[in-house]
Amino acid sequence: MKMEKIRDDIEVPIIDLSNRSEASKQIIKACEELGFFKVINHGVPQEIISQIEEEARAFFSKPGSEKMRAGPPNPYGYGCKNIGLKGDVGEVEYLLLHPNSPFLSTHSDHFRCAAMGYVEAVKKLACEILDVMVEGLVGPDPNPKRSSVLSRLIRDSESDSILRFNHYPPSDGRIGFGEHTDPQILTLLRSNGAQGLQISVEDGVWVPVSPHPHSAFCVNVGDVLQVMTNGRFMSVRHRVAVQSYKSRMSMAYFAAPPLHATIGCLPGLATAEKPALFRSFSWGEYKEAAFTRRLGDSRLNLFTLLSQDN
Ligand SMILES: O=C(O)CCC(=O)C(=O)O
Ligand SMILES: [Fe+2]
Repeated sequence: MKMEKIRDDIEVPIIDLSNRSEASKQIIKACEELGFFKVINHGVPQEIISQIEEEARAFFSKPGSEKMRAGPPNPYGYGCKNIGLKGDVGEVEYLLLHPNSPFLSTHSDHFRCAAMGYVEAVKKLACEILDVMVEGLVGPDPNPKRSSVLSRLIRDSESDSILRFNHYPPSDGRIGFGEHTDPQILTLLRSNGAQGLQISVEDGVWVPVSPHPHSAFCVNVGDVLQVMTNGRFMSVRHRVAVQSYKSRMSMAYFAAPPLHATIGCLPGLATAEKPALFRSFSWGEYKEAAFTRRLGDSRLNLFTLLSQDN
């Protein structure tokens, strides 16, 4: 078995979004160094978060047979233990929903209402963070076409974003969700007070991400953002280790482009000194590569330009 080390001397930075220019610098630094950060003063009302958390908790506490009727998750619905189609398993049950209609026919009006309010708020937050990132990367730009180059992909009515609820019942030190990177642009994650999320700062070395402060969202860079920043931002491997005494519930909003969108380096980020690291591709092509492989497989290297290997 591979030796593992836990490092609890590294903290994921907590960034206050109410100070935009400071936040912009801190976000860039965090994305370059860790690929993860937390945001506070993010503008998503606590009421909206509490309502959907309550509905999700109620859903997961239903009898298994009832939840099974909301599955299988292809592409949307309830799943249990099996993650993806390639044989990955975890100590997790989950619900995958489309943000344009984040509910299933079996869900109550309360669930529908709460999920719609939540998606609207996190989508707005994701767009704001992406705009702040662009400002930090290439400077303020009065041309909205350029300053919203990332957020436009999310606002597009055909955006392929996903809302995912994860529930990890207590279990002794087992891995709830195996190590992986998120393929999309950006992930906004909320969790209850249970520990469990860990990020890999180097092979076999894991940094626990505390669920504090409770008001925060945890944000991480996805593979597509690594490509669009020409490797400046890192899409970092992470996993969930389940605790023995407390169940964990998380809600992840994966902000993604439309399937047909062309993904490539942002203008100005590939230079003579640092040429483009990856070839362009469509999100549909990348998604296919991600979902036809195992959870922990790397896929970005399939899109690396060969000249980089020389
Ligand atoms: O449940 C969590 O905290 C993280 C889950 C995760 O990494 C994912 O759904 O991609
Ligand atoms: Fe993830």
